[in-house]
Amino acid sequence: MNVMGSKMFELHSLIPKQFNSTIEELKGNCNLRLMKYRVPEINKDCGIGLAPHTDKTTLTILCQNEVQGLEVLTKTNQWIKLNIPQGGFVVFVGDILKAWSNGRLHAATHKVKMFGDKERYSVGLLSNPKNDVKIEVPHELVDQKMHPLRYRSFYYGDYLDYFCSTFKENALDAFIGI
Ligand SMILES: O=C(O)CCC(=O)C(=O)O
Ligand SMILES: [Fe+2]
Repeated sequence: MNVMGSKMFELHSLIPKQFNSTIEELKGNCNLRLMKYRVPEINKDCGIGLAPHTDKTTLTILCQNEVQGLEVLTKTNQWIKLNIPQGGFVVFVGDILKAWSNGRLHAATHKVKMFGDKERYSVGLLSNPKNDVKIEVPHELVDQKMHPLRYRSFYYGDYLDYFCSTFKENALDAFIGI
Protein backbone atom coordinates (compact mmCIF):
# COMPACT_ATOMS: atom_id res chain seq x y z
CA MET A 1 0.00 0.00 0.00
CA ASN A 2 2.86 2.36 0.90
CA VAL A 3 4.66 1.62 -2.37
CA MET A 4 1.46 2.17 -4.35
CA GLY A 5 0.78 5.40 -2.49
CA SER A 6 4.24 6.72 -3.22
CA LYS A 7 3.87 5.75 -6.91
CA MET A 8 0.68 7.79 -6.98
CA PHE A 9 2.55 10.70 -5.43
CA GLU A 10 5.41 10.43 -7.96
CA LEU A 11 2.98 10.37 -10.88
CA HIS A 12 1.02 13.34 -9.70
CA SER A 13 4.24 15.27 -9.17
CA LEU A 14 4.82 15.11 -12.95
CA ILE A 15 1.98 17.59 -13.39
CA PRO A 16 3.00 21.29 -13.30
CA LYS A 17 2.94 22.93 -9.86
CA GLN A 18 0.25 25.48 -10.65
CA PHE A 19 -2.21 22.56 -10.76
CA ASN A 20 -1.26 21.18 -7.33
CA SER A 21 -4.51 22.10 -5.61
CA THR A 22 -6.57 20.79 -8.52
CA ILE A 23 -4.70 17.49 -8.48
CA GLU A 24 -5.29 17.21 -4.73
CA GLU A 25 -9.03 17.55 -5.42
CA LEU A 26 -8.95 15.09 -8.31
CA LYS A 27 -7.42 12.38 -6.14
CA GLY A 28 -9.23 13.25 -2.91
CA ASN A 29 -10.73 9.80 -2.43
CA CYS A 30 -8.47 6.74 -2.54
CA ASN A 31 -9.74 3.17 -2.40
CA LEU A 32 -7.86 -0.08 -2.32
CA ARG A 33 -9.57 -2.96 -4.16
CA LEU A 34 -8.65 -6.65 -4.08
CA MET A 35 -9.86 -8.68 -7.05
CA LYS A 36 -9.98 -12.46 -7.28
CA TYR A 37 -10.38 -14.15 -10.68
CA ARG A 38 -11.51 -17.76 -10.83
CA VAL A 39 -9.87 -20.44 -12.94
CA PRO A 40 -11.82 -20.78 -16.24
CA GLU A 41 -14.26 -23.69 -16.44
CA ILE A 42 -12.96 -27.06 -17.60
CA ASN A 43 -13.02 -27.43 -21.41
CA LYS A 44 -12.80 -23.67 -21.89
CA ASP A 45 -9.48 -22.26 -23.08
CA CYS A 46 -10.12 -18.91 -21.50
CA GLY A 47 -12.75 -16.99 -19.59
CA ILE A 48 -13.70 -13.35 -19.39
CA GLY A 49 -12.43 -12.19 -16.02
CA LEU A 50 -13.36 -8.56 -16.40
CA ALA A 51 -15.23 -7.00 -19.33
CA PRO A 52 -13.63 -4.21 -21.42
CA HIS A 53 -13.85 -0.81 -19.72
CA THR A 54 -12.06 2.42 -18.98
CA ASP A 55 -11.63 3.27 -15.30
CA LYS A 56 -13.97 5.87 -13.86
CA THR A 57 -11.07 7.07 -11.71
CA THR A 58 -8.52 9.84 -11.88
CA LEU A 59 -5.70 7.31 -11.82
CA THR A 60 -5.48 3.55 -11.10
CA ILE A 61 -2.37 1.69 -10.01
CA LEU A 62 -2.46 -2.12 -10.19
CA CYS A 63 -0.28 -4.99 -9.10
CA GLN A 64 -1.03 -8.70 -9.38
CA ASN A 65 0.13 -12.21 -8.49
CA GLU A 66 2.06 -14.25 -11.08
CA VAL A 67 -1.02 -15.03 -13.18
CA GLN A 68 -1.22 -12.79 -16.26
CA GLY A 69 -4.46 -11.87 -18.01
CA LEU A 70 -4.62 -8.10 -18.38
CA GLU A 71 -5.14 -6.91 -21.97
CA VAL A 72 -5.20 -3.38 -23.39
CA LEU A 73 -6.89 -2.05 -26.51
CA THR A 74 -4.56 -0.04 -28.74
CA LYS A 75 -5.64 3.06 -30.65
CA THR A 76 -5.76 0.87 -33.77
CA ASN A 77 -8.26 -1.45 -32.06
CA GLN A 78 -5.95 -4.39 -31.36
CA TRP A 79 -6.00 -6.20 -28.04
CA ILE A 80 -2.53 -6.71 -26.65
CA LYS A 81 -1.68 -8.99 -23.72
CA LEU A 82 0.41 -7.34 -21.02
CA ASN A 83 3.20 -9.35 -19.47
CA ILE A 84 3.69 -7.75 -16.10
CA PRO A 85 6.90 -8.66 -14.31
CA GLN A 86 6.74 -9.83 -10.68
CA GLY A 87 6.62 -6.79 -8.44
CA GLY A 88 5.71 -4.52 -11.38
CA PHE A 89 2.90 -1.97 -11.44
CA VAL A 90 0.44 -0.98 -14.15
CA VAL A 91 -0.90 2.57 -14.23
CA PHE A 92 -4.11 3.51 -16.00
CA VAL A 93 -5.22 7.05 -16.63
CA GLY A 94 -8.92 7.09 -15.79
CA ASP A 95 -11.80 9.00 -17.39
CA ILE A 96 -11.39 11.89 -14.96
CA LEU A 97 -7.77 12.65 -15.84
CA LYS A 98 -8.67 12.23 -19.51
CA ALA A 99 -11.47 14.78 -19.20
CA TRP A 100 -9.43 17.21 -17.07
CA SER A 101 -6.49 17.04 -19.53
CA ASN A 102 -8.87 17.79 -22.42
CA GLY A 103 -8.19 14.33 -23.84
CA ARG A 104 -4.40 14.81 -23.97
CA LEU A 105 -4.00 11.88 -21.60
CA HIS A 106 -5.59 8.72 -22.95
CA ALA A 107 -7.73 6.43 -20.78
CA ALA A 108 -6.95 3.01 -22.26
CA THR A 109 -9.70 0.40 -22.54
CA HIS A 110 -8.63 -2.80 -20.80
CA LYS A 111 -10.02 -6.18 -19.77
CA VAL A 112 -8.96 -9.37 -18.01
CA LYS A 113 -9.00 -12.74 -19.75
CA MET A 114 -8.30 -15.86 -17.71
CA PHE A 115 -6.25 -18.82 -18.98
CA GLY A 116 -4.82 -21.89 -17.32
CA ASP A 117 -5.43 -23.45 -13.94
CA LYS A 118 -4.43 -20.84 -11.38
CA GLU A 119 -6.47 -18.14 -9.70
CA ARG A 120 -5.49 -14.58 -10.39
CA TYR A 121 -5.36 -11.86 -7.75
CA SER A 122 -4.84 -8.16 -8.29
CA VAL A 123 -4.78 -5.16 -6.01
CA GLY A 124 -5.78 -1.75 -7.31
CA LEU A 125 -5.26 1.66 -5.76
CA LEU A 126 -8.00 3.83 -7.23
CA SER A 127 -7.91 7.58 -6.83
CA ASN A 128 -11.10 9.53 -7.44
CA PRO A 129 -12.41 13.01 -6.75
CA LYS A 130 -15.08 13.42 -4.08
CA ASN A 131 -18.58 13.51 -5.57
CA ASP A 132 -18.97 17.30 -5.25
CA VAL A 133 -15.72 18.15 -7.05
CA LYS A 134 -16.18 20.03 -10.32
CA ILE A 135 -13.91 18.87 -13.14
CA GLU A 136 -13.02 21.64 -15.52
CA VAL A 137 -10.41 21.70 -18.31
CA PRO A 138 -7.78 24.38 -17.45
CA HIS A 139 -7.63 27.10 -20.11
CA GLU A 140 -3.88 26.38 -20.51
CA LEU A 141 -4.80 23.04 -22.11
CA VAL A 142 -7.14 24.50 -24.71
CA ASP A 143 -6.28 26.23 -27.96
CA GLN A 144 -8.37 26.71 -31.03
CA LYS A 145 -6.00 25.06 -33.53
CA MET A 146 -4.65 21.81 -32.07
CA HIS A 147 -6.62 21.31 -28.86
CA PRO A 148 -10.13 22.76 -29.02
CA LEU A 149 -12.21 22.19 -25.87
CA ARG A 150 -13.43 18.56 -25.89
CA TYR A 151 -15.27 18.32 -22.56
CA ARG A 152 -17.78 20.47 -20.69
CA SER A 153 -17.24 20.89 -16.95
CA PHE A 154 -19.08 18.43 -14.69
CA TYR A 155 -19.38 17.16 -11.13
CA TYR A 156 -17.83 13.76 -10.46
CA GLY A 157 -20.92 12.50 -8.61
CA ASP A 158 -23.12 13.35 -11.62
CA TYR A 159 -20.80 11.44 -13.93
CA LEU A 160 -20.88 8.38 -11.68
CA ASP A 161 -24.69 8.52 -11.53
CA TYR A 162 -24.83 8.77 -15.31
CA PHE A 163 -22.45 5.83 -15.77
CA CYS A 164 -24.24 3.64 -13.23
CA SER A 165 -27.59 4.27 -14.87
CA THR A 166 -26.41 3.64 -18.45
CA PHE A 167 -23.21 1.54 -18.31
CA LYS A 168 -22.30 3.09 -21.66
CA GLU A 169 -18.89 2.14 -23.01
CA ASN A 170 -18.26 5.70 -24.17
CA ALA A 171 -19.87 7.27 -21.09
CA LEU A 172 -17.41 10.19 -20.90
CA ASP A 173 -18.06 11.41 -24.44
CA ALA A 174 -21.78 10.74 -24.18
CA PHE A 175 -22.04 12.66 -20.89
CA ILE A 176 -19.85 15.73 -21.42
CA GLY A 177 -18.31 15.46 -24.90
CA ILE A 178 -18.56 18.58 -27.07
O1 LIG B 1 -7.31 -7.04 -12.23
C1 LIG B 1 -6.76 -6.30 -13.03
O2 LIG B 1 -5.59 -6.45 -13.38
C2 LIG B 1 -7.56 -5.18 -13.64
C3 LIG B 1 -8.54 -4.58 -12.69
C4 LIG B 1 -9.26 -3.41 -13.30
O3 LIG B 1 -9.16 -3.14 -14.46
C5 LIG B 1 -10.10 -2.57 -12.45
O4 LIG B 1 -10.26 -2.86 -11.26
O5 LIG B 1 -10.64 -1.57 -12.96
FE1 LIG C 1 -9.92 -1.17 -14.86
